[in-house]
Amino acid sequence: MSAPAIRLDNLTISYDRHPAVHHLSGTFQPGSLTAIAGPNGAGKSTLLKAVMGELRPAGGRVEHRLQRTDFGYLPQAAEINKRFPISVLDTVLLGSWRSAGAFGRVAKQDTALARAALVTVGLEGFEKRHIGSLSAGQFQRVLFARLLLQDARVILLDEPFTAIDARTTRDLLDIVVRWHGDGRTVIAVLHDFGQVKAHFPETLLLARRLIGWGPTREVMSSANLLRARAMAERWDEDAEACEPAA
Ligand SMILES: Nc1ncnc2c1ncn2[C@@H]1O[C@H](COP(=O)(O)OP(=O)(O)OP(=O)(O)O)[C@@H](O)[C@H]1O
Repeated sequence: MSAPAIRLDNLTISYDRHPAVHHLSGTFQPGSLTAIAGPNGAGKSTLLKAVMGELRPAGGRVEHRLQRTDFGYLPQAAEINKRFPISVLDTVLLGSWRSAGAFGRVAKQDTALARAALVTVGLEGFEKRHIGSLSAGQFQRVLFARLLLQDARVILLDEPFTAIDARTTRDLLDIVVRWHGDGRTVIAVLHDFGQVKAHFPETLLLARRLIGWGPTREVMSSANLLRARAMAERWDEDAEACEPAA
């Protein structure tokens, strides 16, 4: 299971002509495990959405030889409606679109795989529970089970461990490390620098512009973190053009 490289070439992404990510270039190497770090509003979620093709660049390009279906995506918790009337098992089965039969029939094999994924994330016995009745950590485990079933070549995680307790974070980090070991490309937006330094070999530090991208120890230097903070303090939310580089 290896994924091809994903190359960003002078990428700019805007909302209503206001650039959120400016002139970003670099490469996610095949099978790399990368943290995206940076202050609030730095464009991290925006970048993930552009990488998988959900947002179109205002300038530059995202280059890869992947289909939309090669991407597995875990959105920020705030973007998910847990009130949707669906069971835990059916939520996990949403990851099995690839092998679902005609007219949405779910193969027996997929149900078995979904049950196995729930065991892997520590939720055996939760199959019939309504997702609205789950704690934040249990729900995050369900979403990881769905990604396990999806079996994607590139996995994009947006703040996967925010508001999640230490034990659940450890369990889910184990799954991330396993995905990396399989040769998948994994990219995760993270705010916890300790987690970044302990588990992510590569880091892309973003403050709308690229501050650094490469080995985590080099990128997460005090000088770079100060620079990211200083850039965040200068942001003009209403700017319609890219501000000059620092
Ligand atoms: N749908 C949208 N419409 C308009 N502006 C948006 C939209 N989504 C994000 N933005 C703006 O783009 C900028 C970058 O937002 P983004 O969510 O990518 O940042 P982030 O680095 O993920 O932040 P956080 O750490 O707070 O989650 C922010 O100024 C935000 O207000």
